Amino acid sequence: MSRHHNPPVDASAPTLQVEGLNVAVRGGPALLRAVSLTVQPGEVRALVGESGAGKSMIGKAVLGVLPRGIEQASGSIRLQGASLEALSPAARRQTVASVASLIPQDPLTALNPSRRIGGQITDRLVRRLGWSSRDAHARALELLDRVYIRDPARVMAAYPHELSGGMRQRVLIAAAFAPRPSLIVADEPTTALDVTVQKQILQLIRELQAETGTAVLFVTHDMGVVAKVSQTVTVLFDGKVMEDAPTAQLLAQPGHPYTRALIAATPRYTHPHEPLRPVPDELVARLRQEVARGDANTAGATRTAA
Ligand SMILES: Nc1ncnc2c1ncn2[C@@H]1O[C@H](COP(=O)(O)OP(=O)(O)OP(=O)(O)O)[C@@H](O)[C@H]1O
Repeated sequence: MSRHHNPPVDASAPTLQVEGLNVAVRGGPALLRAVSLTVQPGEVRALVGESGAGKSMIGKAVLGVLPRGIEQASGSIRLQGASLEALSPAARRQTVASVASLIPQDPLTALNPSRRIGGQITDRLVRRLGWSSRDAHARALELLDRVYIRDPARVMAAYPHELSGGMRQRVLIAAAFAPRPSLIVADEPTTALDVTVQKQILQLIRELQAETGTAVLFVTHDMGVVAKVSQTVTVLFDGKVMEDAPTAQLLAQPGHPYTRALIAATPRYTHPHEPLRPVPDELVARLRQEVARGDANTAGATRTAA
């Protein structure tokens, strides 16, 4: 199926390159502040931080699905070297669709309850990426089998409510990998699942990633997940990058007090009875002030330059 390869791209370029990304509520507060990060081909980069840090917002900006009223104020997003801001909305959608896939947080809301599973996997392949129905159907069956769904043909004909939460997430993983994307944005893909199922789903994503060499931006609040899945990690607080390092180095020698606090707040399965220390309120308050001051400085610098 060589004709289904992605469009011509700069092979030497990073899969994803975000530079100085500012995202804000229109006429309102900043949600992302000068965020920069890179995902190289085949790299799994974790994006970690507490609730509200803006992790999902980065994924949404990359995929071009920012919520209404929220906009990219400045900065650039490049997918395989193509600058998304330079493209028309239609060309941008097409580029994103052919390069990147999403594994969403909540497998229930991500699937249309009134449509059969098969069509929900093949639609994007056929309508957006120009596959024949036959190839798309075969690919969907192949992927459902690959994510350990026992009777793929039956599941293709089923409706979402006929499947368990874990099965639905397997379906969405199959759908994400089906077009052979170069990048997958996995947005807390295990958070909505039972603990026992979480492990299997994490393992499945790791297997498919290793097998296909797909680059992944893995959004999580859990340092334990960071340790398991990623080679590199970006730590986000209040819309700003606090630290960016190889995962092993970050876990062994966290450079930023916030990273240390996040690690201390994470249960270690090797030390199940260890008391956990939540991220201290004083640290959060101090960092919020610093981040806000940074904004003021940046605004000042822009004014001076202008
Ligand atoms: N539709 C919206 N309108 C305005 N603000 C929003 C909207 N959606 C999210 N936000 C705000 O944007 C910020 C970042 O949200 P985001 O969902 O990216 O955080 P997150 O780090 O992914 O957290 P979580 O783990 O809870 O999903 C938060 O302060 C949130 O309140």
